[in-house]
Amino acid sequence: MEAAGAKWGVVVVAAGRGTRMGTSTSKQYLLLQDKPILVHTLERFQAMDDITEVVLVVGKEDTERCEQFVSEYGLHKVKAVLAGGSERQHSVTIGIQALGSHIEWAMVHDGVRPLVTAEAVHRCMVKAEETEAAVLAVPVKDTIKQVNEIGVITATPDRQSLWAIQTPQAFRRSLLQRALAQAAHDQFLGTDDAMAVERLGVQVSVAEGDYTNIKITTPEDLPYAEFLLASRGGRGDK
Ligand SMILES: Nc1ccn([C@@H]2O[C@H](COP(=O)(O)OP(=O)(O)OP(=O)(O)O)[C@@H](O)[C@H]2O)c(=O)n1
Ligand SMILES: C[C@](O)(CO)[C@H](O)COP(=O)(O)O
Repeated sequence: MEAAGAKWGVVVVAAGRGTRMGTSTSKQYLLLQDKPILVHTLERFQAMDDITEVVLVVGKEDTERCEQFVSEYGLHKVKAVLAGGSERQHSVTIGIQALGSHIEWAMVHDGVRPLVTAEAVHRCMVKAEETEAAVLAVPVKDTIKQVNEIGVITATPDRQSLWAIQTPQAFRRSLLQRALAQAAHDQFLGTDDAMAVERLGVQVSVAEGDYTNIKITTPEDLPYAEFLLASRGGRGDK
């Protein structure tokens, strides 16, 4: 499957602190099979022919080491390594603005989702080119409850309509930039990129994700990611 030959740029956001991981080293720099998690992620996009350029957004104290990764691992699609903001949405905004002016379509991807496959990325790109805005997602497997502050269940949403949202999230670049500008103006902070677009009243579609496209968030995610990588013969893209 191929996206229609449009010019795609990717913003990889990796400026978070990884507080839920609880390690002294920020989780994006922890090693998976002897390589930083963030490098695995960047290699996924480096290998994809229809990705024109990548902007990498990292902590301001990490720009130098990431520039070194770019040259050490031959990540020549990375056009800029920039310091991010205090919230994910701020980091995304900084990254989107730095994509080349010829880039019409933009994806945002978490630096800590190293196991995304090229097939899934393509599904997201194709869906976005059809609909203007698309995100990868998988149906939730558990029953999800709403629980109040004293630990009592208040609602059980119908599982049929619940999806766990992943990245990449893909958009016509001008739409995402408009959405982020409006969100900033309204002091709205979302936990993903689609939220900024949804609040403009624009429909965001879902493209089929993979359960293995995990976001490395807490310590038990690390051995699982190692296992998944090993089961792909050390390559993240299969
Ligand atoms: N100010 C921020 C916050 C997050 N991120 C990035 O957004 C992605 C998803 O965020 P998450 O997993 O929540 O990462 P952290 O914010 O680092 O984790 P935590 O919430 O546990 O501190 C990560 O790649 C993270 O580096 C970012 O670029 N800028
Ligand atoms: C964008 C995201 O990865 C979609 O699942 C997620 O919302 C990031 O949220 P976090 O709170 O920054 O982990």
